[in-house]
Amino acid sequence: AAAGARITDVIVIGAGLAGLAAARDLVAAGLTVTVLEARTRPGGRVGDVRTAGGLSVDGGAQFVGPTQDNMTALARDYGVAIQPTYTGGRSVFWRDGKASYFEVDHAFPPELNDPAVDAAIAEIDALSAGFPVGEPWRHPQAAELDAITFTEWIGRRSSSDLAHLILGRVSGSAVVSAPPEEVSALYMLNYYAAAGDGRNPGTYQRLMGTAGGAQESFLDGAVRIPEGIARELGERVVFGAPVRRLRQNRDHVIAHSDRGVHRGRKAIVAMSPAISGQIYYDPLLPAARRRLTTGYRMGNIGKFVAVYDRPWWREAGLSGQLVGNGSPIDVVYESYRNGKHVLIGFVAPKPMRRLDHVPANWFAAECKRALVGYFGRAAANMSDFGFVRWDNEKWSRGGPVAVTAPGVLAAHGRALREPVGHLHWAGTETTDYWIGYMEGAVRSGRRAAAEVVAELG
Ligand SMILES: Cc1cc2nc3c(=O)[nH]c(=O)nc-3n(C[C@H](O)[C@H](O)[C@H](O)COP(=O)(O)OP(=O)(O)OC[C@H]3O[C@@H](n4cnc5c(N)ncnc54)[C@H](O)[C@@H]3O)c2cc1C
Repeated sequence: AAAGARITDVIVIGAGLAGLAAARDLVAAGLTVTVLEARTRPGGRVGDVRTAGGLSVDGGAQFVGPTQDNMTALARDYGVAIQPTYTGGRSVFWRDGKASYFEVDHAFPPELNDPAVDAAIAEIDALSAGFPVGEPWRHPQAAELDAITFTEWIGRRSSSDLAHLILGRVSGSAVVSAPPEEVSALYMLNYYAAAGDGRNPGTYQRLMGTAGGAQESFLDGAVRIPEGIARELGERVVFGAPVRRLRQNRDHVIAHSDRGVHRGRKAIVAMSPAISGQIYYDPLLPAARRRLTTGYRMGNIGKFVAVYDRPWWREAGLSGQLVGNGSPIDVVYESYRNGKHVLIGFVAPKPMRRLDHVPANWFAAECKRALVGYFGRAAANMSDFGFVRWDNEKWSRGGPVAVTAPGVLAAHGRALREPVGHLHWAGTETTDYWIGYMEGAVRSGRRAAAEVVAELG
């Protein structure tokens, strides 16, 4: 092993919620831990950003909901208050430039009922009930479902534009921020099945009802939770320490970071599989793991935050929520932070790609125009705004989650959590329930910590 390397029982790589939850359990089990984090802050895909006017808002993850019990418990442990999302008023369903309206406990306007859509949703729920959650490769039809995209799966049930809009665009792209024609059907069906817990199978409604599981948010920002855990871990967390190289021999893992060399008996790599491939592994990881790593791609997500002094939408009988096929924003939620009301617009995956060629201020102006189109002229009176682009974040490269195209999960999925020597894997992509969510990140970290505790006995 490298001379002068600092030695702990376990090295955790990544101080997102997965890594922090793992470290917390490892410390509670009496093990010594070092957490190496590339960024200069904890939280990863959870983090505050500042608007042009200096307001702190959630730039990444924000909402929690039912069956996300690990997050609720952490909020309690770290004294982070949870506030309900406003559920009064009607939500906007935006289809081809026209608004229709629905109550927030529905997924879309009742007049749009299409028997094929209802049947497909019922099928998703029925599949979820018996799904090998988190191990989609074990599904009896894994090979068939992983040979087609989610768009093809929908197309076999209905050819209507509405079915593709509701099931593909809204429930696929709005949730994972990737176009449904680029995502495997097996991946998406596992994602729905994961929207629950061991007692409550995932349902379409729990994932989509208030679109994206959004029910409640953290009064002072979701990042207060990773900050609380990191503070408690104290000097065990080393910031500004991207791990460049992970070596292992019979007895140890040796992590070469920008803040020195660290040695452990085990390591937990706690990040998206898509990002874990940026590390150089010596010896080479098994072929299945490498194929899996390159098969996962981060979603394309951007958040436009419009700040208002008053929640004028509530006064107009609206919830402030929108879904549909608008552009560049295709999902909107409302929220409240530091005395200000905000509308949070998620930029659809395809317009996000256009950002590579369009100046940011043009794009912000387009986002503003979109909000005015959806909600009326009052939307133009924002006191402040901010725009967060995740695809250019060096240590995330997108969000909210990494997805797979056909041909990855059925063939190589088993490598997702399978330890390689002394290396264990965490990150929301590796969870059973709530893939793509903070809850899933915490669950995955706790599962990886339990694996390590069992091995180090
Ligand atoms: C815009 C947006 C909105 C979202 N909305 C929600 C929501 O409302 N509700 C919800 O529950 N979830 C939401 N999510 C998803 C949620 O943020 C993630 O599921 C969760 O935070 C993932 O946690 P993680 O620990 O698995 O990964 P990450 O948070 O990505 O943590 C990985 C960590 O590893 C670090 N790292 C990477 N490479 C290295 C390296 N080589 N060496 C050292 N460190 C490294 C990274 O800096 C990062 O801190 C959203 C995400 C985004 C981007």
